[in-house]
Amino acid sequence: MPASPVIHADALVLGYGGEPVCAPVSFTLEAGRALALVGPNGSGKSTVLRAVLGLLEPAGGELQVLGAQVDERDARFRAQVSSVLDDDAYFPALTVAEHLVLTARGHGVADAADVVADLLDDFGLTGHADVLPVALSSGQRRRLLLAAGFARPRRLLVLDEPEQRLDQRMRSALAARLRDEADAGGAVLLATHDPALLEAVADAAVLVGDVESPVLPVTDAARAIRSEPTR
Ligand SMILES: Nc1ncnc2c1ncn2[C@@H]1O[C@H](COP(=O)(O)OP(=O)(O)OP(=O)(O)O)[C@@H](O)[C@H]1O
Repeated sequence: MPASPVIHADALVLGYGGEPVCAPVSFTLEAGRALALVGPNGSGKSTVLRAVLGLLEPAGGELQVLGAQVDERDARFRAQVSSVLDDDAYFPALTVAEHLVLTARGHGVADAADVVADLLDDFGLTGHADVLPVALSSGQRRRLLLAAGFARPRRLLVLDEPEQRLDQRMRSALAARLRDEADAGGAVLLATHDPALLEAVADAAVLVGDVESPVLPVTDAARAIRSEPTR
């Protein structure tokens, strides 16, 4: 029997206070694949991610994550789904290294010290390991959140505009890491406004917006981003 997809969304209706924010959304994400959500500001990308993470109840349609209805309170769900949202979620009194160690140990990583040392290096944070979040730049804080997303085991990685506030070099390094994640059998779902990141990472894309989109080739989605109105 074939394995069930990591995410199956069929005619998903999403909104706030009974008002849908976008046309119904349908896609399937298999292990070993990366899918991007694209669309202009306010089109509903983060809202789709919230539903996948169990932070928003769909108003209609079908949504299965890891073969079951989403329940973010379920320990099995939380153990397998890592997310990096645009929410600046830090403990103000923990250093950079302490954040990463807490995340790794909290998810049962045996060699947490080694994993954290590698992540500090990869994300250019080694020199800031003992610094509190308040003393980081906005890009360094973003690097910390991203590193935390990789500090723990996962089958599904969900990222909301991970390119934000990163310099070009870190964007390229992140793109390579996300592609490696999928090539190693993980599943990646990301919302992005960056056509270069999209092309480097994703196997396919969904255009979220007023009109229901099929799953698109990445080249079509990159063209859609590049033709978004500038204001
Ligand atoms: N908590 C909320 N309550 C009510 N409306 C909301 C809420 N969060 C978002 N919205 C609305 O839902 C719509 C979609 O927002 P969403 O954040 O999903 O867009 P997005 O595509 O991620 O945008 P961006 O590219 O700017 O991040 C917007 O019109 C927004 O104002």
